[in-house]
Amino acid sequence: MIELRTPITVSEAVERVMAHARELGAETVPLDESFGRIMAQPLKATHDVPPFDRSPYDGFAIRSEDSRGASGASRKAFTVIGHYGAGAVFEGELGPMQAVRIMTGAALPSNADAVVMFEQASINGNSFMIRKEFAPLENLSLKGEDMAEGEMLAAPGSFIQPGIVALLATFGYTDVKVARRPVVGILSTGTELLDVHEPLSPGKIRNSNGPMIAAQLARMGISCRMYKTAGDELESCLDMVRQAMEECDCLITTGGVSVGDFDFLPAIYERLGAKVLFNKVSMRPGSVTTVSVHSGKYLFGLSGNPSACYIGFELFTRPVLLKMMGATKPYLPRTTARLGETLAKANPFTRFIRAVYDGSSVRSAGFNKSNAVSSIARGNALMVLPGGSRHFAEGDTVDVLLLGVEEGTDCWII
Ligand SMILES: Nc1nc2c(c(=O)[nH]1)N[C@H]1C(S)=C(S)[C@@H](COP(=O)(O)OP(=O)(O)OC[C@H]3O[C@@H](n4cnc5c(N)ncnc54)[C@H](O)[C@@H]3O)O[C@H]1N2
Ligand code: MOO
Ligand SMILES: [Mg+2]
Repeated sequence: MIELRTPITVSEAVERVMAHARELGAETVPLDESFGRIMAQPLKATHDVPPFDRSPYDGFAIRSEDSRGASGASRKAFTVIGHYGAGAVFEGELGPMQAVRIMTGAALPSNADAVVMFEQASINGNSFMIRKEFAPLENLSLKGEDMAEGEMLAAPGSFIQPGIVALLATFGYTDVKVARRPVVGILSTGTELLDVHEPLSPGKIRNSNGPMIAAQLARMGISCRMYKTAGDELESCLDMVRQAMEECDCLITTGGVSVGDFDFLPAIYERLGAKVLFNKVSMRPGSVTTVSVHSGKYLFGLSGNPSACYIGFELFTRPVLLKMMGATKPYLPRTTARLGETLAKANPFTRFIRAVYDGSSVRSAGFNKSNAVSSIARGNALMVLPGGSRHFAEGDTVDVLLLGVEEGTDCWII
């Protein structure tokens, strides 16, 4: 008898799957390997930045009081008593109508409080004239103006993007405590599957899901253990799943999760004694996405259909892996856009359409069935059309989930 499955909403599925994610702990990596990781320690400013008052321009450091009364008609002349660039310091003090010739980034003399840019000075040998007054602190880069000592800059769970790398370097971190990455296995199932190097033969297709998921993981900075493609045979598949579960924190399988005679994943979950969190979601594609947990590890049973597989990963696997790494923003970022075409076909399930988003409008990325590969390649976003009988007209406002961005958002709001 064909099993009847009860669908749950996408939000309910996201909630259920996220509820089981446990953090994996931390490890220390050298700064130059920290990009793309997730912070496992807070980052505070251990000193002011900049650490000293400095010149933001190439010019002359002066005491602003000496500029008082300067105008086009009444120019003020200064004598240059020092000359240095960034990295050097001036030990003395400026006397009345004295200046130092100073370059961008150089520390100011202790009693200088304004900088005259070269363009603002009429230079003549060792002296120069100005034709305007300079206010105290004019043209200065002040100690602590960027970051003040003690300021919290990044909380644990932040994605380490290039700017965070710059902060870590600023404060002298040669090593960084980051979240451990999960060990993720990929097992593609299907007797019809050929490896990439094999020639096509009748009834067979090449395995595109395995390499696709490896790439989806790679764009999150996670590598994978790729298992040998499994045929649709219960005992050998079960053996492979058992072995992979020993070796990985999480196993992603593709295919064999529906109700077909050779769809063996449901039987595998039963034989393992895994707890099935859901096996039907009211979404298209990806309605058969099944997630189960066993011995504290996840089994993501993604659909064999490529678009369903891709979306199941982005909606469920991705946030779980990020939560396992302590990320505070594990969900795909969402925006709204103007629908650039009319999509008449109604569907009772929420649709996630591979789409091209250009910053203001969104259109489907072409052939958009569950078995499509091409629209995954053409799209940069997922258009979300809520289930129901209505059709969507050009100009309507629709939700869009952005793909491939560095850091997501902290709440699921579809
Ligand atoms: N009677 C029903 N039939 C189906 C239902 C249903 O509810 N009742 N659900 C349909 C939906 S929706 C989907 S999605 C698919 C899901 O199928 P499976 O997850 O069991 O996947 P397979 O049967 O193994 O394969 C489906 C399809 O995908 C191709 N495939 C599989 N693996 C790969 C791979 N690694 N690379 C590329 N393509 C792959 C496979 O050849 C099939 O064409 O079930 C519907 N049926
Ligand atoms: O699981 Mo299917 O992808 O809804 O077409
Ligand atoms: Mg099937």
